Amino acid sequence: MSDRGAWTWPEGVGRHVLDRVDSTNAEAFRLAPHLSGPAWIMARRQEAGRGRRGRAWTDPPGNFAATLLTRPANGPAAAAQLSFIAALAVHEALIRLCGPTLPVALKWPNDVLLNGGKMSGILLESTGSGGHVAALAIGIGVNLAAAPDLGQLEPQATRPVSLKGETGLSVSPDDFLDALAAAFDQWQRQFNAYGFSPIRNAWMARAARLGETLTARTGSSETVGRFEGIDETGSLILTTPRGRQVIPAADIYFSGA
Ligand SMILES: O=C(O)CCCC[C@@H]1SC[C@@H]2NC(=O)N[C@@H]21
Repeated sequence: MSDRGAWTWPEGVGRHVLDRVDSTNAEAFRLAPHLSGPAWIMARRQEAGRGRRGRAWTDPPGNFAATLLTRPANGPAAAAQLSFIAALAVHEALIRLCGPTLPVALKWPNDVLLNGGKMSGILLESTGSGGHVAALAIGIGVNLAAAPDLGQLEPQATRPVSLKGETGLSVSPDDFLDALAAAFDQWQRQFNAYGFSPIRNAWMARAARLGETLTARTGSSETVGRFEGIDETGSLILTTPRGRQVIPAADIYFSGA
């Protein structure tokens, strides 16, 4: 079913595994001054995980929590595109570990869904100023073992799921880190060589609900439209009664999810 253990750790990339931490993103920034190159920081227990838009991210034991600390050379736009690489890498690691029929899909901007429920979230945080990204933390949480309680979530949030709960399959965080680091490295090489175009194509090929109607919400403003895909910067494209809308940042909601 899987080729667990069949990949090698990417050359020149650090690997730090901690028993316990507040947030792997916070730890990545604490470590940053001491790191000479990119590094993955994984924690077996994360006690104050951070989610997008200031939300908390809760990690039941056995779930995956890790951050890739990197220093992208090409500024904030390219840094943001790394979040699509991260989502593709999570998708690929899951397929490699669990087999090609695993029903995983991507939800803009960078969630990974299993059976239509949210199994993984990604949070990018950076330091730097004036268009210069000094350090970028790509934080990745994957519900390998258990989904958080519904009570901890906003009412319209996509139903949280876990790999174990949906499929019965067990994958350890350590095995997942090895698969993820290798997959991320491969997608990043594609990006470095050919730019965002192959990343965009690969992301669209794995996107959930392409062509369906969705709602994009930013603060108090809502846009409802047909999901056409993402543009060359990673922005969401919707066709609405007012025409084509390009949305750089929002939370999206599927009807009936
Ligand atoms: O809201 C989301 O969907 C993003 C969740 C990101 C969670 C991960 S877990 C590892 C890393 N450390 C954090 O504190 N957050 C990210």
